[in-house]
Amino acid sequence: MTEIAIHRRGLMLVLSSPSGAGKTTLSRRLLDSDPEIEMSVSATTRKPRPGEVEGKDYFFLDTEDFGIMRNRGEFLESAKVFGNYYGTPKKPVEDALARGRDVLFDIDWQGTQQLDESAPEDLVKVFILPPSAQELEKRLERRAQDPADIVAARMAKASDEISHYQEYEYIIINDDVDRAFAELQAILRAERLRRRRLTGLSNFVKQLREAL
Ligand SMILES: Nc1ncnc2c1ncn2[C@@H]1O[C@H](COP(=O)(O)OP(=O)(O)OP(=O)(O)O)[C@@H](O)[C@H]1O
Ligand SMILES: Nc1nc2c(ncn2[C@@H]2O[C@H](COP(=O)(O)O)[C@@H](O)[C@H]2O)c(=O)[nH]1
Repeated sequence: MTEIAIHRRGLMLVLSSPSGAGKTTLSRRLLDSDPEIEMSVSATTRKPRPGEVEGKDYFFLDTEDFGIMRNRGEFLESAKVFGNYYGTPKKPVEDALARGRDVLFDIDWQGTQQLDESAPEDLVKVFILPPSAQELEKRLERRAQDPADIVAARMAKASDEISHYQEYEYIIINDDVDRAFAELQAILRAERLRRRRLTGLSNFVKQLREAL
């Protein structure tokens, strides 16, 4: 059998949503089921939640170290969210893309706008909506990892976050998590087949046509 020399450039899959809509849940499932994608682990000045692991969930930094990294240009994007700083370390993302891997981002709309300016061709933007306001609040409470005042502050910001949904190409309503996950997989599967991501395609088609 002849070898087909078509390869794919890695893509950057962004998930954004109001806090508690399900980005982390969907991200974990995707990472567990898909060996071609890896997570961009953000840096943050937020304190770790119970169970969160340094270097896996976040790189937990103090404000000074975060500022040093930002001033050195070590973030692809960064933003202040709910009173804390968050940023995407540049090098691991660039290394993963260079190895032809896809990278998954759990970031807010401000970070998505910044990535859209620097790498629009590689970006796939998905916004996750909760099925209702009541369900969003229940999820934030049930997660039981943040004190009541933080849950209230996140609920108060949810409407502002949602106002950015039109900046995203895909919308998933995370009512049933299995269905939402299947939709996310379908988006990724289709985006991987985009013509512009396929390197070696024109040579392959040329050879194919010459043989016809
Ligand atoms: N479809 C769903 N049905 C019921 N519960 C869900 C569903 N999806 C996620 N959850 C639960 O909702 C809570 C919040 O989900 P998750 O932590 O994934 O949200 P998030 O968008 O990552 O939030 P944040 O932006 O604050 O990090 C978790 O306890 C999770 O188990
Ligand atoms: N712009 C960025 N936003 C980020 C990044 N990492 C996480 N986030 C967003 O912050 C909020 C809160 O997250 P939480 O873990 O404290 O609940 C959420 O919307 C995340 O998507 C980042 O690197 N840049």
